[in-house]
Amino acid sequence: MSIHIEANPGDIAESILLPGDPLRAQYIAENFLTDAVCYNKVRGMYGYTGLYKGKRVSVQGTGMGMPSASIYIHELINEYHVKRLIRVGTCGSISPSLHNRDTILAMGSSTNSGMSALRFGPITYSATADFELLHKAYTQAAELGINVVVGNVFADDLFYNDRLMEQVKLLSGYGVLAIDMESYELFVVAAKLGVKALTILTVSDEILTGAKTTALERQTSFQDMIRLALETI
Ligand SMILES: O=P(O)(O)O[C@H]1O[C@H](CO)[C@@H](O)[C@H]1O
Ligand SMILES: O=c1cc[nH]c(=O)[nH]1
Repeated sequence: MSIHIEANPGDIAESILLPGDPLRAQYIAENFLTDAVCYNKVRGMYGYTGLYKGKRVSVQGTGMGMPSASIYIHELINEYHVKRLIRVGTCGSISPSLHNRDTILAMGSSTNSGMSALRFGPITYSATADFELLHKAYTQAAELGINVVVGNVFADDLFYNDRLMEQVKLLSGYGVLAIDMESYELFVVAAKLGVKALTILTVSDEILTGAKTTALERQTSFQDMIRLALETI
């Protein structure tokens, strides 16, 4: 048992999917895994372990934003010895060619988070995905007939950001595809603790046009991303 996860040693698989939304964790367990057992309900941040095509996989909600995600990622790796982590999240696209429900493989992530300065001081650390997981996801996507776009994303500390459009203009000019709120911290902690991590995102809203998906769609309808993450891990 760790501070925020009530699982016993061995309850959590070495491979794990990480949605921000704990109800997406429940949805994945109920709809994609067999023999799924809930190992965590602390703070309503559901975690499950089950089988996908006969292999043990877990799925754990991480909450919204990097301070919350960081806690779960640290405890999963340090206390439960998780080795492969794939975030399955939603994002706002900032590239005009990316539309709602498109799938992104985050090759790298940038951030405006104060957490970066806390760790690295004046250094700008480039947070990247594990190449093996990225390569596997890319080839699996082709096999599954899922279109993916690979590139840099941006992890924002502020969902309601006064400087959003200014930031979008700047970042899209440098090829950044989309904004989420956890990808950077996942890559940093995985690098620090020597494990493999990838972020797969589905576009839930187009920041440039204002087009949005509904909360129910966000919770349940991102089948391509989930299937791709499970086949990869
Ligand atoms: O859908 P999830 O995985 O929560 O991801 C995105 O959605 C939340 C904001 O609505 C943030 O956590 C952001 O990163
Ligand atoms: O972090 C996020 C997630 C979805 N949409 C956004 O605009 N930001």
